Amino acid sequence: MTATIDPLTGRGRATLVLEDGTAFAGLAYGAIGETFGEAVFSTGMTGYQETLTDPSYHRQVVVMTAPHVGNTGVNDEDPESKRIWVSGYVVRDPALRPSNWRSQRSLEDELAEQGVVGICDIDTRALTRHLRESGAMRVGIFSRTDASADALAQRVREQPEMAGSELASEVSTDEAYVVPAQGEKRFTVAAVDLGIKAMTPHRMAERGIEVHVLPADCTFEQIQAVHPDGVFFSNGPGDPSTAPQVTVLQQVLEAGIPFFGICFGNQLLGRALGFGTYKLKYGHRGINQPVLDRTTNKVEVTAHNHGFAVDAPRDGEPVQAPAGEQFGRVRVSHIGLNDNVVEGLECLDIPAFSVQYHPEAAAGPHDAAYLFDRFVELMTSQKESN
Ligand SMILES: NC(=O)CC[C@H](N)C(=O)O
Repeated sequence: MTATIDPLTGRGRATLVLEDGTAFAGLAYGAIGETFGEAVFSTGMTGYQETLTDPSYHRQVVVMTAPHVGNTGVNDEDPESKRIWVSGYVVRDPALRPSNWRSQRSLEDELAEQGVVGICDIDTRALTRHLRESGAMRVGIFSRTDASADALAQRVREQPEMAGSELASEVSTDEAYVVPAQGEKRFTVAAVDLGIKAMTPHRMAERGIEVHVLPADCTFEQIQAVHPDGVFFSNGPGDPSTAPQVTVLQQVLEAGIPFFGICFGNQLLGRALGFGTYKLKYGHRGINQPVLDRTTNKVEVTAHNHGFAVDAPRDGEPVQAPAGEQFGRVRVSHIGLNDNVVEGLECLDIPAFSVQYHPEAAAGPHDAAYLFDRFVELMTSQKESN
């Protein structure tokens, strides 16, 4: 019988168990207790604060491939939302103390304070390789348990799967709010919050856009009431095939209002146009994913966080939108160069486009920030033609 406290670190023992029964022994990190979610890995070496507070990670347990996490502590400036959303956090080697001029407290204290159960001191590379081979799957982290791995795996298998989960309504704002334009106001945008990250309205505000952030269950009439020059659908957690917002988006497209979508918003544009979405084996999460923009033929390095993707013709040739003639032709405008996954859609006959990745990316890279300028151009030309 091993001691329940590790004598070197003073940490309690903890166990990570995957739904296929694979178990990793580690040490407690963050809050003590147990948690469940979908195990996914992120290859980002910086920006853990932005990752943790991204609402798209709701109900996911994030495994960090970067071996040393917490070095720069936590500050009040970088969060993408008001709280940590990951349901569990897996690191190899937590920093003993933060060291950064912007740090206000330690990452571990923040995790503990927000009740986020984590585990450290496990071989995160072995775990990541397992997820790459077997696919993302449900996981549990348990500190202070005497139960057998088999019994714990059984409890993991009783949890809901990510496929089929509607989660945007759980993370969206309850009340509408406005992010004012910086400098002179040029446009009004209605941004539907499916799990929006703070940096997204910020990137729009920098371009003179007044952003009206609306709850996920808003109606087309509520969008119209804002008198928007453009409509935006944000990133968000869950399976896009369960999202009820597709009908509202179709109304936006039929009204000819310029539309821009990011991540979940891209998947919903795909579905509104009549394409399917499917679950990737283990998804894309990190900040160095190469994407080809077919409009300019430039390759950009981009931030990703998605487990699902749009199923549309990948050769870049325009096709008629399967949902109906009123949506005109559409083409896959951006393609992932690691695995040929659809990373962007562009409508050719109505003013709408979207990307599967994160042009607002904080902590960077910023190669894709031009997409906010494309949204501005789309709204400008629509205004001029009216
Ligand atoms: N960041 C996001 O918007 C993610 C979208 C969706 N939940 C996915 O996993 O693919």
